[in-house]
Amino acid sequence: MTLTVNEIFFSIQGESSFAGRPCVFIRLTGCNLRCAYCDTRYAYYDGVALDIPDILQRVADYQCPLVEVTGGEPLIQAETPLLIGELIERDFTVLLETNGTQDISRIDDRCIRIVDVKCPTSGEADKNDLDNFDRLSSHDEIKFVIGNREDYEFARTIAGRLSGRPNPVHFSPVFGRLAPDQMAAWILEDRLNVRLQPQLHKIIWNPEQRGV
Ligand SMILES: C[S@@+](CC[C@H](N)C(=O)[O-])C[C@H]1O[C@@H](n2cnc3c(N)ncnc32)[C@H](O)[C@@H]1O
Ligand SMILES: Nc1nc2[nH]cc(C(=O)O)c2c(=O)[nH]1
Ligand code: SF4
Ligand SMILES: [Mg+2]
Repeated sequence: MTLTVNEIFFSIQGESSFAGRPCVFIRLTGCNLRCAYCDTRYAYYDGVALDIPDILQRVADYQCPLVEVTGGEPLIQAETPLLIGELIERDFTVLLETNGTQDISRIDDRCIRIVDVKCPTSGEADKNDLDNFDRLSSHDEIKFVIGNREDYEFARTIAGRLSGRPNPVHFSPVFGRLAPDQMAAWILEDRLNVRLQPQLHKIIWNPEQRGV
């Protein structure tokens, strides 16, 4: 009953509607995708086996009520639903960052599930499980990571179909590839009711730094 863990760290949440809040991150090892822009390739293979009580103790040591389970792709490990359930039982607010290819209904719906819908420049857009849209609770979040105009139009089309559900939909520029002011201009021109969400931690710290 172990999970393979790449890193556990305490930082400022840089993404989602929780951006800006202190948060403990549990980064699980392994991913089923290879997004062209991925900033976390070091999590594809490296990790150590930890059992759930050990992970819970490490998280508790930070004395922070907000926890995010990420990766890699957290939902490819069998024990992840159990870990999230145990965190929720201990009254943590739990965020899950997932790549949109896995069925999110296996996860306790008290967890805030942040579903990334892969766009064309990721090279993985054909892997999206769009049935996840029917599995969302009102507190779950959808994000699009956008690398160019084609990605923007792809995201605009899908976000339009969601017609405001769930609130909010995030549009995040691929760091270093699409300038935030360019995406801002497109959003304003189209009067899109979405949230422009640059990765906050890459503004606070060196964007190459790990563990933040
Ligand atoms: C490293 S992934 C881990 C969780 C999961 N595998 C996923 O893709 O959602 C966390 C988030 O970082 C985003 N991301 C990765 N590389 C990025 C980059 N270069 N610029 C902006 N966002 C990036 C991903 O799209 C995802 O939303
Ligand atoms: N500060 C910070 N916030 C984050 N939010 C989501 C992250 C991720 O890699 O999933 C992340 C991350 O790597 N760092
Ligand atoms: S799904 Fe997430 S972790 Fe996997 S390659 Fe894409 S961005 Fe990286
Ligand atoms: Mg990250």
